[in-house]
Amino acid sequence: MPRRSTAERIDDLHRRREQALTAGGPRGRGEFGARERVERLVDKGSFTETGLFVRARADGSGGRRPHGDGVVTGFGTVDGRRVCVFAQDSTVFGGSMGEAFGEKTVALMDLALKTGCPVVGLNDSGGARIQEGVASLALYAELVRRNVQASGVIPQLSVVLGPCAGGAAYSPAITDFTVMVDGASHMFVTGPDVIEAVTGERATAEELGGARTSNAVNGNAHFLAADEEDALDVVRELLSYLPANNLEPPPEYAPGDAPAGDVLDAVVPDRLGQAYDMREILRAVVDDGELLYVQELFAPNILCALGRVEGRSVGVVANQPLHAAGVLDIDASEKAARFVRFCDAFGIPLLTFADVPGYLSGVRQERGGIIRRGAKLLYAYAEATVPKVTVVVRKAYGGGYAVMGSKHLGADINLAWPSARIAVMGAEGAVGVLHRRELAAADDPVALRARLVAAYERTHGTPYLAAERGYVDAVIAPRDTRDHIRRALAALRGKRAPLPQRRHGNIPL
Ligand SMILES: CCC(=O)SCCNC(=O)CCNC(=O)[C@H](O)C(C)(C)COP(=O)(O)OP(=O)(O)OC[C@H]1O[C@@H](n2cnc3c(N)ncnc32)[C@H](O)[C@@H]1OP(=O)(O)O
Repeated sequence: MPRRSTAERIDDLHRRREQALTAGGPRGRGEFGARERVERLVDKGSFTETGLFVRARADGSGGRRPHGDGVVTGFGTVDGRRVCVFAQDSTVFGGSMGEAFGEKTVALMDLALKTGCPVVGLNDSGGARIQEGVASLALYAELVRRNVQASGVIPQLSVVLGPCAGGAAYSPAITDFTVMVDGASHMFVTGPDVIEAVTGERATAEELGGARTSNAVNGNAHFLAADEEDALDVVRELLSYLPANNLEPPPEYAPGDAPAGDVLDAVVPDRLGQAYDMREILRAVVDDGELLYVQELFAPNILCALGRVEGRSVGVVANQPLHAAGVLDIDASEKAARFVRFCDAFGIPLLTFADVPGYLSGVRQERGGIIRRGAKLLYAYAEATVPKVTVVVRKAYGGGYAVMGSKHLGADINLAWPSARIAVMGAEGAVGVLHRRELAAADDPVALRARLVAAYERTHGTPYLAAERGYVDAVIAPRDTRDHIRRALAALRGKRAPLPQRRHGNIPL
């Protein structure tokens, strides 16, 4: 047989590439195919695919060996910054993970780790590829091992664009943030049919692990997108706040506009029990009033958001008095703890705004493990070494004071508004405990209670006892908050906080 010329070989390459690019079926499950999703995410023309000719072993998937094996992998840029991307292709074995598929994904993770760039996973998968048995299971474990090695080293973002079933759900669970599309994405370990067979319970896929369930009920997801385009927008926005890796600083932008601060003087109502929207305060502190809220629908009694002050990323944690008076319950503690740890891992300074009546009391919370699970937030703040600036806005009672970025957990600059009340508990509760006998014996217990409450408020219902001890560095006018934060962050830019050497801590899980 005559040897082929170079030109023939190049023609052959083009033919093979063409075949490989159309290896799957004609149509995916979602709005766009896997390659189109990638192209829509990255800067135009920047994507370089890896492993296009990879195929399953001959004895793998029942003789069907499409090129690419059902996952598109490669690298490109988003807003000019490098990213590694994989996109599962639902037209090939339902996006399920076979051995070659897994090896490609793992190789991409290795590349991202070696080069220190974020990984974005576009998930749309039926889980372990049944025909490939244990090889598929092995690759799930390999992938999760890479996710863990990469955790805190490079940002890992997951987008769920269709089903994410069985083993496929574990990798997103370990990544930093998960975005899901309303009405289109599902995440569960076992689907409705298996659950009904095993436990007799009936639930739709949407109820089990739809985008709303995952965002609002179980907290598995962090962002709810309206459609696929919106989901990719969230990823781009998220990346704009994050460094490429833990050794680089977050990107810096031109300082945004300073919102008008004078509105802050009137945000906190005179009546202690009256709610207000903490988001008004946050908007007046960050550049251009812009924040990207994380897990907005989950545990709304605490707010976690990314924003910027003078062009530099900050992570904001704040009690939200609009929901359950901003109390710390199990969900709020876990939500904020994970966010604090994320910010700390990637060198993003933390701003904390406290208006907290304490940890939530109640049988359900105690039996649900609020001691162990609430302690995660204590642990997260105490271990965080990034610059930490705290503003006590109103209540900072009991354990709530200690945990919400107090000086004693290592905050660097602590500020308080004149409306702050830093105490073991609120006046009503304290008077009831301290003066029970006097109140029981009083001719006019209502009048006595009012006098005792007023006296407690005068001494304990202020920020000044804490300020006397230096637990609060300054009591400030609300309108000056952004200015104080700006100065504090500038002063803390060179912060060094070495930790003792150890293998790792043992956060209560
Ligand atoms: C680590 C342990 C695990 O991961 S155990 C979990 C194993 N996976 C599962 O139980 C999920 C099985 N698949 C499903 O429930 C459905 O296919 C889901 C994912 C919900 C998608 O449904 P739908 O969009 O209607 O697609 P479909 O069922 O028509 O499937 C399209 C083609 O993909 C295939 N497929 C699907 N899942 C797998 C899988 N895990 N392994 C191998 N192939 C899979 C289907 O057979 C179907 O193939 P074909 O087009 O008929 O040739």
